[in-house]
Parts: sequence; structure tokens; C-alpha cells
Amino acid sequence: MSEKLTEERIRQVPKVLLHDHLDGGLRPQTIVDLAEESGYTELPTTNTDELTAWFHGASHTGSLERFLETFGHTVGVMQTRQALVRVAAECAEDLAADGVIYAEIRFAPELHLDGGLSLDQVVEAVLEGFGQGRDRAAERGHSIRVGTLLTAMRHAARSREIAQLAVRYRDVGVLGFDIAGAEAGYPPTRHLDAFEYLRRENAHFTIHAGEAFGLPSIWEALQWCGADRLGHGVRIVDDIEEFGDGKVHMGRLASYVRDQRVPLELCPSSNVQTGAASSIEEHPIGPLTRLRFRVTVNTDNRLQSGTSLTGEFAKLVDAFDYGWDELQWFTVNAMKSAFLPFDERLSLINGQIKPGFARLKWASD
Ligand SMILES: O=c1[nH]cnc2c1ncn2[C@@H]1O[C@H](CO)[C@@H](O)[C@H]1O
Ligand SMILES: [Zn+2]
Repeated sequence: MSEKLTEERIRQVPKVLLHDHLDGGLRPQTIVDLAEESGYTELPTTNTDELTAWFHGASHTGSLERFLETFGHTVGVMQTRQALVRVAAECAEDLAADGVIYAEIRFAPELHLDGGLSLDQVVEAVLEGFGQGRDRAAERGHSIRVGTLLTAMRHAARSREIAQLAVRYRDVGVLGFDIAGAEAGYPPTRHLDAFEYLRRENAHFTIHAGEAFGLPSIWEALQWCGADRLGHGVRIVDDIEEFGDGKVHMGRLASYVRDQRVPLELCPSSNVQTGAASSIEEHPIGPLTRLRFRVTVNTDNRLQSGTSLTGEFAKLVDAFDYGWDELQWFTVNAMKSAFLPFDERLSLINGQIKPGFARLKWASD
């Protein structure tokens, strides 16, 4: 059965993406163009093929901190309104062409102020770009909805301000909040006031936790901060013991995560690059799927990881022999976990996802 799940077919099924960074998804040619327009001279090369390879190689170091250094170049060329509009529009177009029908794209407004834009102007430029990209995709027959998550950098001190920004723009495209950046040494509780504020505002947030640091980070994100979802959360496997005879022992935190159906925004290729997993075959998505955690599959950074959502699914199909049923399960899991009103989630599941998979499944029989 699995030999029928080619990339071409996987691209055709309706997919849902919850964890993807705007500044981790630029087209290499766009980086070169924007660098030239803005006089940014720090790029390692202006040859697009070499630049593509450079991002991939420089990100595959086994260290999250080194991985994050590559963002200096993408953020470096995203400092004007036009640049942000272009990058956001192309992001929506690229995802739509990959068969993504619903995406939540995150970025950190505080990283885009060097050209003199205000936080509000940064958010407005990105929202405008998503709108343009969605319209251009529709002209080509691809329908996509794109929501935005505002990220605060965990080493910085602007999380409360960014949380307020997210609430201010909640009715015009911003769906939630996140914190990202180096994890070790920057526990989520540093930003407790931002999370408490968001909860009082009935707002949604996810936290990068359990990627480069283990269970204490996940525990704080859930039990101190009240995160709705976990960005990665992959180290939850440290709280699970599997024995050769098929018996499984789960610690209290892993049980909580599974029982509460806490969504895990898993990003397999990214984890291999940062050393959070040793290979796709060894990635904890295997046991976490088998144990029926609320697993979702994501790209994290399409540029740095040289991937797409279709690409991530194809790698999982190869490594774990997954079929349409598993891919549909990941997709429905993601849609259920989106920061979109319940009725809209339901209508995407019943109106697009299930019929889309059914069509492809029949075609494979
Ligand atoms: O996998 C990740 N873990 C933690 N932080 C990340 C990851 N990918 C990207 N960013 C950080 O998020 C910022 C806003 O999009 C990026 O600039 C990068 O520093
Ligand atoms: Zn991420």
C-alpha cells in the first residue's frame, strides 16, 4: 500500500500546518533579491543554489543555538514593509502549492524593527502579505487560510508587549502567541506575566518546549504557563518507558499530556538537524503515534530544513510505512488543535479534509 504514497499524491491531499516560521521559509532567490535591494552584504553567497545548500548545511549541526544563527540572514533582509509583504505573500503561495489548506505561521515582530518599522507596522505588513498570497493562490485554484502567531524571543524581555500586540490584532488575522529561541537557560516561566495576561484575555498560545531541553521545560510550559499546545514537545518520550514485551510505563507528565490530548507540534527534519532526534527512523514520532498522543506533523523551517509538509509526510511514510490513514489522522489532529473557532475547524475537517483524503484513497484502490 505505501508504495502508492508518492510525494505527488501526498501533495494533493489537504494538509494542515501549525508550526512554521515565516523567517524560516523564504525562497532563496527572494533572500538574494532583498539583500540586493536593501544593501545587506552579510550573505555567505549570492548564488541561489549555493545559498540553499548553505542554509541546509549550516542548520545541520546538532545544536539548536547554531541552527538559530542562520536566522540572522533571513531576519536581516526582512526589515522593510515591502520585504515583509513579499515574504508573507510567497509563504502563503508556496504552502498553497504544497496542498496546505490551513496554516498558522509564526514570526517575532521584535526582530523586524531595525529599518524603523513599529511593531504594529510589522504585523500589518505580514497580514497584508498573507492576504495577497492567499488571493494569488486562489487565482491558481488553490484555497488556503493562513493565520498568524506572534512569537516573543525567550532570551529577550518583550513578551508582555508582544502578547498585548497579539490580543490587539486578534480579530484581523492573529490567532495566538508563542515563545521561541534558545531553550536551555531560558525557561518559559521567565514569561509568566505574558501567559497570565493571555489567559485572562481568553487568548491562545503555544510554547516551544521539550526540543533542546527536556521534561522540566514541558512541565513548566503546561503546569505553570498553561500552554494550549507544545512547540515540539518531543522530549516527552523521556517520561515513557517501553519494554520488550510490549508493556509501556508512562510517568505522570506523559500521562497528563496524553490524557489531556495536548497537541504536540512535531517537526521531524528540524529535530534531526538540531540533534533533538538522531534520525527520522529513530524519531519519537514513532512511539508517540503508536501510543496515540495528539501528534501533529510540521515543517518548522522549510528553508533551513530543505523541506515542505509533503516532504515531511513522505519521509515518515518511508521511515514508518505510514499509509493514508495515518496521514489523515495527523491532519485531523492538527485541524482539531488549531487556534480557530470550533465550528470553523469542524467545517474544514468535514468539508475539505475528510472528502479530500477519501478521493485519494479511492484513487489508490
Ligand atoms: O526550532 C526552533 N526552536 C526555537 N526557536 C526557533 C526554532 N525555529 C526558529 N526559531 C526562532 O524563532 C524566531 C521567530 O520565528 C526565529 O527568528 C528563530 O530565532
Ligand atoms: Zn519552531
